[in-house]
Amino acid sequence: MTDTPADDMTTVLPPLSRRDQRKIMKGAAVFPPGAAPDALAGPIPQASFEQAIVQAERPLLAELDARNISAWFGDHQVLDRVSLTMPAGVVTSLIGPSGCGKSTFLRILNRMHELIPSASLAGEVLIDGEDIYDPSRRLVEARKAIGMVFQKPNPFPAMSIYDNVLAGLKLTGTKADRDRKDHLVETCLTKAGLWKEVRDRLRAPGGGLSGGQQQRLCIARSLAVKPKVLLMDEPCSALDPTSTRVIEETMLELVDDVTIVIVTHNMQQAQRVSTQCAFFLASQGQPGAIVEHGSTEAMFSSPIDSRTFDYVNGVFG
Ligand SMILES: Nc1ncnc2c1ncn2[C@@H]1O[C@H](COP(=O)(O)OP(=O)(O)OP(=O)(O)O)[C@@H](O)[C@H]1O
Repeated sequence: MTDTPADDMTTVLPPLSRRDQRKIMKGAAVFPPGAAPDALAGPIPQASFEQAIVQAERPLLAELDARNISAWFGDHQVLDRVSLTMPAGVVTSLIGPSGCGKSTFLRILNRMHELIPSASLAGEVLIDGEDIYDPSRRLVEARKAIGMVFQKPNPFPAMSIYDNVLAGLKLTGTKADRDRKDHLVETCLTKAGLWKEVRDRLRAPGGGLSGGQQQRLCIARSLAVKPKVLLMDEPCSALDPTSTRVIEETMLELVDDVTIVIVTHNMQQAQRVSTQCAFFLASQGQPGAIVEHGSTEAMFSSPIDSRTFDYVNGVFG
């Protein structure tokens, strides 16, 4: 049990001023890499490639607002009324010891939690004020607007680099001529920081890339579907320091285009990439909650809660 009264365990991160937010949003949508088409409920809307290109060029700013999120696996409650605003156009990092519910919270943000048979949840997730759990909203819309990159890179290994980038579009049934496909592949690989390394071997299989390159390929695949938000669950934990650095640089480039939420166990990484930070903790078998949140700089230099201080200084966890 945390020392904090239950009512205070829900936290709301005040939105950044517009001046503090990144201004340029150009686009992208995501399919969670690896999500099978049959994991998506309902028919997938058809969109013209022209629409996709226009949308990809259009600035987008999306704020994600989680309100009173509780989560269970069966009767085991793992999150208790977690609220967090993830402002548009910045990186928010989620930190905390293993098992405190960070990944569960992340999966709730794009409706992947409900794919687990025993899983249930309460609360709301608003993207630009609209609840992704509203029964009138389609699951596929949330998945397209809020993409995910996983801990382990998961490109389609036998599929070419070129086709990997376009895999999400194929799932949506979007048609395009060759020139436009070429343009999108180059745009997404460039945004993901991979273009220069693969432009001469786009027909080679995605599985032939290094781990770091595969992760950037997965990011490019996500971007091709034009997400407003990109969720990243320990995206560098399987990578060497050099690849990690490249992915971090990619994140900092991408945040001009897409709101990013990252789960990380790497405190240096949280400080390098994120503007906002939230510290999760599940004390003594209790469900996870946010102990403290705020600017990353303040969380690491002058945390308010002693448990945050201990965690960011490696005393536990
Ligand atoms: N599919 C599942 N079925 C049952 N319980 C689960 C499942 N996934 C997670 N849990 C439980 O939910 C709690 C939170 O797990 P979660 O993976 O969200 O924590 P985490 O903070 O992301 O941990 P880590 O940092 O180790 O990835 C844990 O007690 C975990 O055992």
